[in-house]
Amino acid sequence: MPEQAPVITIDGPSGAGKGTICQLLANKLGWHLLDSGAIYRVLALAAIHHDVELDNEEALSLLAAHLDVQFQAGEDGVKVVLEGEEVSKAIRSQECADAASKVAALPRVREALLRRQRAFRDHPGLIADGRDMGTVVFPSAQAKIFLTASAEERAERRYAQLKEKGYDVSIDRLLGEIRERDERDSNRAVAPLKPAEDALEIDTTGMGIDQVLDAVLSHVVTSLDQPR
Ligand SMILES: Nc1ncnc2c1ncn2[C@@H]1O[C@H](COP(=O)(O)OP(=O)(O)OP(=O)(O)O)[C@@H](O)[C@H]1O
Ligand SMILES: Nc1ccn([C@@H]2O[C@H](COP(=O)(O)O)[C@@H](O)[C@H]2O)c(=O)n1
Repeated sequence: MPEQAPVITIDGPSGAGKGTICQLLANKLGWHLLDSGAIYRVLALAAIHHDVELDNEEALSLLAAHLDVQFQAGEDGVKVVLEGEEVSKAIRSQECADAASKVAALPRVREALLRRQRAFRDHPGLIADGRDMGTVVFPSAQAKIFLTASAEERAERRYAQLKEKGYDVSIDRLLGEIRERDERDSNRAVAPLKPAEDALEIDTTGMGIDQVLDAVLSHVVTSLDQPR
């Protein structure tokens, strides 16, 4: 049987910089990328499209098991296609983020999405971005990182990102939404947002992207050198 491909997990709360660092790392190493949050967002969008209540665990777990979604890697990043329709932009809305964190709190939904996430593990390696990558989905990962930053700084990052895209947003509202999502993700009964025991925690408050990438790379290089 061929040896399993190595995995690097990067978990943490919203706006900590996981997506940014995972993409840079995947480009640098030439590894595959799993944006697990996108899967929860697509499921939430599918639920909205099909008028499924966001607390209907039975219907949502069925929808999750049969979710018709494709992630198509291209020149401009990853195109997300749900039931034949491109939803790359739609899943980034605040409504979807909020709905994703509600459906993600349901144990049977998480169970139904486990195999789909693990299927991303392929040679030469996988960078996995999420909340429970190091604790639940890939507990045997070669390197685990937990990125954080103060809620205020994460709100400022999100504010700058949305402003640049031309959205008129309020920083107080963004801070409120971040706190609410942190609270729900951290206190759910299954796979709560928390660092794996063997993860390196990096508080990125006040750190630039290059500085964070250097710290992550240094941990990755050391960890990949150590046999597990
Ligand atoms: N260290 C940093 N310093 C300044 N800005 C940053 C830093 N890291 C990320 N950013 C910016 O913050 C915004 C959010 O980053 P990113 O999308 O990577 O966060 P995330 O942790 O993946 O969030 P989510 O879980 O909600 O998808 C982006 O605009 C990104 O460019
Ligand atoms: N492994 C994961 C990834 C995400 N979630 C939930 O989805 C929401 C959206 O995630 P983003 O990373 O795209 O912002 C997030 O708030 C979580 O509730 C998860 O539970 N597990």
